[in-house]
Amino acid sequence: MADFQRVMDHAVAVARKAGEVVREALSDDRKVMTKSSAVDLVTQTDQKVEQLIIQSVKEKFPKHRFIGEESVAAGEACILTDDPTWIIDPIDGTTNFVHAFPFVAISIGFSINKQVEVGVIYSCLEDKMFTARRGKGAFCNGEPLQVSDQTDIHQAIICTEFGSNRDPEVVDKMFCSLRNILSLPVQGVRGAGTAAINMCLVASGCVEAYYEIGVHVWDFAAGSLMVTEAGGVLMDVDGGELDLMSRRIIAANSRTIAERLVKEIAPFRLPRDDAPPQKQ
Ligand SMILES: O=P(O)(O)O[C@H]1[C@H](O)[C@@H](O)[C@H](O)[C@@H](O)[C@@H]1O
Ligand SMILES: [Mg+2]
Ligand SMILES: [Mg+2]
Repeated sequence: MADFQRVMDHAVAVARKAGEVVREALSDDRKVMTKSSAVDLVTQTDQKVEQLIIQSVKEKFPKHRFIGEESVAAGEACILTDDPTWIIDPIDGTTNFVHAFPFVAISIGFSINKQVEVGVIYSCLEDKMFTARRGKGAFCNGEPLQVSDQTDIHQAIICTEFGSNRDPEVVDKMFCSLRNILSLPVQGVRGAGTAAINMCLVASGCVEAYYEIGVHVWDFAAGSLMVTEAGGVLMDVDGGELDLMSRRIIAANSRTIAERLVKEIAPFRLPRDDAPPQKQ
């Protein structure tokens, strides 16, 4: 049985160290590369930070497994087992990082038996350390977090992101959902440019919900626990149970708001995170 406090303490320490690397890299020129599309960006800092985190964890927890965004991009399988697993997004908000747009996070989730037990998200340009352990609450810089108590969708702010998929039919579906939700009306639609920070905004009570189709398990593993430990709920965009590998999520302050969004979101499916690699 892993010592979850020891895991949390290490995740906080390495996230803070990674945040220093990210802040320093902001003053250098950032060599930008692309992955699944011309707007799916990655930098050497993403790769350097992921290796820093993984190497540090291997020294302390040699038997643990990893799902890292950039390791998967380099060809490693994205398979979640019952084993103790660190689910790492070294820079969530890479496009923001490239543009020095001030919302950039290191997101570290830890799961056992396919259940997230520890979540750490360091918003490193705001110097906000978000932490959660299952059953023990969610915190920002040590202060407890609580979701909003607003259940009227017409008085809500909703967060979403448009991802990096620019296929016309996907863009049409995303805009259909956005139009439906905006026209309810809701008081606002926002996007920090990072799933992890959007979920911290839900946990902090600043917005009522975040939804996205196209997001990956490393984007939201830590944030999923932040939201539930702050009193929120998680759901698939079709109202079913959240599936960590499905690339679809609603994270909301309440079932009322979540279920209202289900009625407005035009659902579609993308290849799962654990789908076998597509033959080139
Ligand atoms: O910045 P990364 O880690 O790539 O994650 C973001 C992803 O690139 C975007 O496509 C999503 O819309 C965001 O929610 C992710 O945070
Ligand atoms: Mg990400
Ligand atoms: Mg990333």
